[in-house]
Amino acid sequence: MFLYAIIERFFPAALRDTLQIHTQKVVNLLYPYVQITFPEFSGERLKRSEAYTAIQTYLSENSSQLAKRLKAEVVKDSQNPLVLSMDDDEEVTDEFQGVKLWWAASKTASNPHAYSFSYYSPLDGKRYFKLTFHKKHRDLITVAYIKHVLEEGKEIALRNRQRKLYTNNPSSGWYGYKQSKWSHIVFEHPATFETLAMEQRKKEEIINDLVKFRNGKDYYAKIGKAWKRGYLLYGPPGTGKSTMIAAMANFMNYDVYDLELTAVKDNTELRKLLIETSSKAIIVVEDIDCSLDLTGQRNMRKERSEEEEPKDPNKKEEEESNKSSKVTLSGLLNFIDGIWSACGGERIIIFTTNFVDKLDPALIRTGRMDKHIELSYCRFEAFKVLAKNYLDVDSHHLFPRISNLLEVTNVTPADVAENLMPKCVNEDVETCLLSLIQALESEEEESDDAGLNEEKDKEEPTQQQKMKNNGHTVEDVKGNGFIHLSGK
Ligand SMILES: Nc1ncnc2c1ncn2[C@@H]1O[C@H](COP(=O)(O)OP(=O)(O)OP(=O)(O)O)[C@@H](O)[C@H]1O
Ligand SMILES: [Mg+2]
Repeated sequence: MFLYAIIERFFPAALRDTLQIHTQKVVNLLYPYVQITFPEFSGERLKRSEAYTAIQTYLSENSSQLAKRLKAEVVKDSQNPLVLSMDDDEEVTDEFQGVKLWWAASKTASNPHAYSFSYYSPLDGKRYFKLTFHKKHRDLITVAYIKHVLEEGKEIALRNRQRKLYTNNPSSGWYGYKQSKWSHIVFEHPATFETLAMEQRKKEEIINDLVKFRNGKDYYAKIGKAWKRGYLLYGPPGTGKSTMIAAMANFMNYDVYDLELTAVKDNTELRKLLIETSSKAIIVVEDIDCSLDLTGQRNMRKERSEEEEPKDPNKKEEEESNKSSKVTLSGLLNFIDGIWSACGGERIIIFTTNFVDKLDPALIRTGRMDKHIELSYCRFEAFKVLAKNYLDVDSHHLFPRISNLLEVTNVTPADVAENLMPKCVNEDVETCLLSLIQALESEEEESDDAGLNEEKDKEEPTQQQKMKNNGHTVEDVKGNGFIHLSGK
């Protein structure tokens, strides 16, 4: 560079260009290194270069340990908003497949007189990263290493990002000032697979399935399938379907798109919404059976109820607004396998329902909903997880009694959890467990009564026969389960 300065200063303009070319040739001969620069802004629109950002992220993982002078930047939407990267004129080394290379952060000299459209100060020179390596490794670096850095940088940014929970806006708001199809808030659900109450074996099966999916990029490419997986979660209310979705999102480090189908006007809108989802996302349709008239049975039921019941004006309004959604079963199926496949990147789709039998088999067949997961009533193994979560106990002398009761009652994990929550500040473990036992016992009694009632119903013709015979009425006394015969 010193040579160029001398040429600039002492030689006439006519000679300068020729001299500079020859000097460069000599330098190239003596200097066996190749340099590549990555400017921060590229193109006419002064857009921040994706490569620069990825390199910065990649280097911030290593350079924050190696560089002596660091620069702190507040990065939006990151889990850790303060990111440390190497300061201007700092240099760090990196190694790739045994080859050593150097990264330097630099800044061109600023030109205070230049007029700039950039909202960055014109006094601030243009930043760039400079990569230096020996020319004999040119192929390795330009092909494999740079690709590795860019991919790794993006991966780190995704890992460190603040995850979001998106909900779809009604299409009437799409064309307004904001034009956004999805609204989002920060996703901060604390559920994890450790805190999820369910059989350990089942839990491990789901975790393994997720891990296989996450690592399956090449596999999916090889078999020619879109990198997506569908889960159907079904079970009674309060058994942990929504909790499991949160646990899955936390485990996979994915964003969640909560798709409210009743707010989607038609199949075209559904497609537009989908296209705007990002990679590494879970798309959730909760209570799929209630979202739309997607099943034959549902249509039939509705028609029947229309014939039978006089319309409540409020209900009518609600139904009318539901009717305004024209998303069809085939639209939804296309959404799952057609358009969906066109979107690159890993995506999981989850449907939840309380009534799996009501769903159209086409919607949940393997390939669309690859894995069907039943979430069921709380048994002892699941209870132990809740006891650990809520009371921090692994064992207790009341556990065997609870285990027996859980075998004969159908209570949801949500009910168990509610009973395990201390009702006042000083409530101890024993009191909480006793309150659960009490709740389970009354549930057991109720189900016994219900069982008895059912049997009574079956026997009813004989009782009625008896009644006819001797002129008595039959009365079921709820609570003790006795059948009274009382005179008229
Ligand atoms: N399996 C579970 N493990 C841990 N907590 C659970 C579990 N099931 C339910 N809970 C607790 O009960 C509450 C309700 O559970 P959740 O919302 O996940 O049920 P759901 O199956 O989605 O119900 P719904 O069908 O009504 O949507 C949760 O906030 C959680 O605290
Ligand atoms: Mg739910």
